[in-house]
Amino acid sequence: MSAKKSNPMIKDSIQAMKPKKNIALIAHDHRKADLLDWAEYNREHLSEHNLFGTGTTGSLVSKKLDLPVFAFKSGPLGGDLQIGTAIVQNEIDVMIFFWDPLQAQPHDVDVKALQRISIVYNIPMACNRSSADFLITSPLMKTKYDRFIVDYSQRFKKDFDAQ
Ligand SMILES: O=C(CO)COP(=O)(O)O
Repeated sequence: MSAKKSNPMIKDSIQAMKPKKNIALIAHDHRKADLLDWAEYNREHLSEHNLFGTGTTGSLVSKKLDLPVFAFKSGPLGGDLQIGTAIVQNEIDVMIFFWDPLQAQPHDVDVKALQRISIVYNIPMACNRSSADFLITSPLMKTKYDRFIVDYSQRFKKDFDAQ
């Protein structure tokens, strides 16, 4: 299954996502209660996948759901960057990130880097509860899916050639 429109001008690459997904769960402090409540409600769906998280979120979700969650470092200590790296290395398929719309974070640049890299690698991402509900219940969560990644090198080349 894939959502690719064929355009011979674009040389994309494909990342094959397995039926069992690697899901990253992240929440800023004021959004943690919401994420934990959402995770509890969707425990059955989440239990079918491999779970990852930033330090505090990951351990809270693990405790609440009684499921294994691989916890990276805490967000302010580099956890967002570790998850960004995992996305680049094709080790994370899906991201649920309840970020705080009302408060700047000391590590805002890391948060922005993670959000940016998720777009670059075309990761399905939900940042609020209704989007997370739609995402976790999608039939694509249970099937193979070919995720297309735009080949941005063509654009770099054009920018460079124009100089
Ligand atoms: O700050 C975060 C994401 O930017 C979340 O980190 P924690 O899960 O360690 O609180």
